[in-house]
Amino acid sequence: MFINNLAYEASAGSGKTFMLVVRYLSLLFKGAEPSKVLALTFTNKAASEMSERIIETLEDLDSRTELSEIAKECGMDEDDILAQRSKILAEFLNAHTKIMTIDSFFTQILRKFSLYASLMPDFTTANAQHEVKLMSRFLKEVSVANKRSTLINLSLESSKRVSDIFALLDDFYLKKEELSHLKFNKTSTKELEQEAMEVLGTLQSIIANCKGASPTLQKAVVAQNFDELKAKTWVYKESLNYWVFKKCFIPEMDMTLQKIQDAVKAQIKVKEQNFFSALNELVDIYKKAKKALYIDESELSFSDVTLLVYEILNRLDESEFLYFRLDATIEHMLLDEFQDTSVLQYEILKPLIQEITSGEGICSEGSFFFVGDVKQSIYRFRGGVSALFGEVVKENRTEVKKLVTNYRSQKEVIEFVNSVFINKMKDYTPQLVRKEAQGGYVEVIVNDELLEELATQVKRLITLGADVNDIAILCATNSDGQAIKNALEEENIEVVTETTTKLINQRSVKAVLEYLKYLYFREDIYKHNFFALIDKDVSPIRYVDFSGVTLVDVVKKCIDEYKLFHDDFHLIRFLSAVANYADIEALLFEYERLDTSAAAADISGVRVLTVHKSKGLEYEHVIVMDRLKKAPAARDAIIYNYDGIKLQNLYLRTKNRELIDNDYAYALAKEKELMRDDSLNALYVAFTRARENLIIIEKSKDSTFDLLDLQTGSFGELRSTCKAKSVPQEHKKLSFENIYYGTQSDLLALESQEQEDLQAINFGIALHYTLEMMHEFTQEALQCAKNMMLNKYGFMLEESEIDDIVQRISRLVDSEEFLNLTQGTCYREKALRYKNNLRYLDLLVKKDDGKWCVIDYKSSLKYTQHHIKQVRYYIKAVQEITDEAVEGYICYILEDAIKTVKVL
Ligand SMILES: Nc1ncnc2c1ncn2[C@@H]1O[C@H](COP(=O)(O)OP(=O)(O)OP(=O)(O)O)[C@@H](O)[C@H]1O
Repeated sequence: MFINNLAYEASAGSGKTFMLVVRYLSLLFKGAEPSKVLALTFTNKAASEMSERIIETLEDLDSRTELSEIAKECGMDEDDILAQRSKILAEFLNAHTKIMTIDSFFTQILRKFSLYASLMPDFTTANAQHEVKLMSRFLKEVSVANKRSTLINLSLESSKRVSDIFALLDDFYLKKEELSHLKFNKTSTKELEQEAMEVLGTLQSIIANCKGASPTLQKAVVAQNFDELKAKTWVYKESLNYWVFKKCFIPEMDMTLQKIQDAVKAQIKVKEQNFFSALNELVDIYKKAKKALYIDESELSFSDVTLLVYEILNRLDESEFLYFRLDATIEHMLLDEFQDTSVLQYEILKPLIQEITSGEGICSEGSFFFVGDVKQSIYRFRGGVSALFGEVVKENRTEVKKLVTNYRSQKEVIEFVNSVFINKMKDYTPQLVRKEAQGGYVEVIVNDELLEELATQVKRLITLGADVNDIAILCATNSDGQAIKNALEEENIEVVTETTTKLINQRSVKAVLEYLKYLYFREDIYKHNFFALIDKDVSPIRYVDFSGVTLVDVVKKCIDEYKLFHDDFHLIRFLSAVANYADIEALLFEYERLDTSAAAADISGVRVLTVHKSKGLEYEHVIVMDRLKKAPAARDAIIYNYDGIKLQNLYLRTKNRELIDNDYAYALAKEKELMRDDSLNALYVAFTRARENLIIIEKSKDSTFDLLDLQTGSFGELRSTCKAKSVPQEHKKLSFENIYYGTQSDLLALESQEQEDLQAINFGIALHYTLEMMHEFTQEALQCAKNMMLNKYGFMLEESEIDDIVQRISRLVDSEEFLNLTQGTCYREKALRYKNNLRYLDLLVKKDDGKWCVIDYKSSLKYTQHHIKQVRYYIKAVQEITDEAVEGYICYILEDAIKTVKVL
């Protein structure tokens, strides 16, 4: 029976993702339109794997175990399902499906409402904002707002560097909504400090009246000021009836101790409030700096996107929000890895979920489905709160089902995992073993020569016949991964890391990207790169008018025309990835973040990855490595104390405070427990990736595995079930439809296709880059910019060319005419979007008289007519966008002169 509002909370390998695919397909077989089913995953990799799994399942449905599950879900006959298979597959392939990460979904919403956030819809996204730029912007804003002393005091009071304060500000910025119910008061600590010092006076006189007081004791009660008193160990004891105090002890001493403790506790509290209040004041400035930066650069981090979407959705009135929902036409929602969803992400999805589950409005037939495993929640640092799963179940009255059988691993692995975690994790339910999975092997090895042991184990597996591609090494950090890679490569073992497996790093995909860049940016360097990557001589490439064709068609045309597809599956993956980009800009500005992996069959080597990255994956043989270095002590300055999913309060971590402040002690203990849970969960994720063999390599001291109390030894028999080597399949040549490329109407399409030599192109790029890096047109700025240019392009330029660039620009900054033109606010390499084209203006000046001035740099007098056309196009574009007066100039920066030409 189909349950509209359903969740699976189940252990690793029990088939949650399997059920997600079954659910998705069941919806399609029940008549849902693929474009109305929103399936959200945590990573891009998971999203693309899900699409692939749906296609594969539909293709081989008659022999798949999913068939009976789908039939059950839909209440239909298997034959009826199979009869519809081709139709459903065709619909799926042709539909604008919505299988994506939560971040991409929010980015789409923000593009729709970007104007509410003063953003252009073509902003790009990145994992994080540029930290150095942000910091300098923030410091400037702090000065402007006259808050320098607040920042300095904050830094001094907490003995933290400004960069650490910066991290705290970012925390506050991200949790602003969750913190909004808390008030922080600024008060003075003076009275409390005085009070404590007075009580100390009482204690001192008691000691002075005690004949047996030793010199140590007399010294112990001396403090010049409150800070010295606060640093005394005895202040944090339960009673003074100990150590050197013992001899003089009278009950009155404990009364004074209690008073001192109360004052210290209260003083810490006041300081903490002052600290949070200052942080709160600065966070608004931090937010302002962030906003200015992302508006300027048109680049947002995913957390900015999430916050903005949250803010905008809260600001919109009901009708507008309804419009968004109608427009989005989401009737069914499926969520994977729900345990790692952050509270804020859930807050954004909540109205949609509620509409879907209410059975009213536009979604009377809607459904909601999510899967997760609280034991695998490892993203607390990103705002994940494991209690969210239960809360959402309660809030939406979701039916929760369990899956009890492990479909991934062999018996020895399952039983080992059960035995290790049953007494360590709350409510751990042992998993059941399938009848046909009675093998497997687990070994725990202790050896301080971790890398040597690792090489031995990898060789052991390979000798047994294991395919290198089926071996995964899971480690704690990226830098451990790098060390492991180096060590194995020294032993001539092929290694694949996250970087090598990225689709965009495959040669054929790189080639197509260069081709697209050439079509878009019209810089010859990309054409040269393209032909170099496909091993062909450079020849002219016909331009494409992107308004007349789809991006997928352009890529297909490229693959076809240059015969790039031999048996290269990377390109197939790339084609399906391309289909997810709205347009050429979205692809070119976002592709670096595409973390789709390359077609596995075409990449060979032992997989090395961090435990965090291994979530959701499975491998035949898994080796889990201890940390190569000692784990850093996790000491976040702020302790956030949650009750369920609600942030109750927060504490500033202060030494010894737990000894005199019960609330703080409780929060600290809770935090320690959560940190322990994080580590435990990460180990659980690591161990449960193995299908057949699991090897754990542990060090004898300070081991990550200490909290598991593992026993060395082995279980089962180490074998490698030799899989039949896959026979290379015959690939039919793909047939591409002919496509219409439109007319070359754009002025720029007339650009000469004459070939310039590569050196000249590099020279031009380096010259432009130096100019772009000059924050003002002076000789000093030129020296700075020259260094930046050398860092980036120095390796490909001759000495004489470097001198030439410097001389030319030096002459430029001495040119009266040029300096006159640049009086005003200068925008370098300003992006300009006009008639569906994106161009970069070398220099755009908002002159002091209010006029705009477009300046285009050229390093030679070749193609003069064409340059004029180009600048006319820019003038027209700026005029139409601003509705203000615009002038345009070409500035020829020649070897022996500067020539400025006004374009009419
Ligand atoms: N009902 C089933 N019948 C056959 N195979 C199954 C079934 N359920 C899952 N599997 C297989 O078992 C393996 C693990 O399943 P899946 O990846 O869905 O587990 P999961 O619960 O999502 O795991 P994790 O929590 O580790 O991500 C996969 O190879 C999957 O194809």
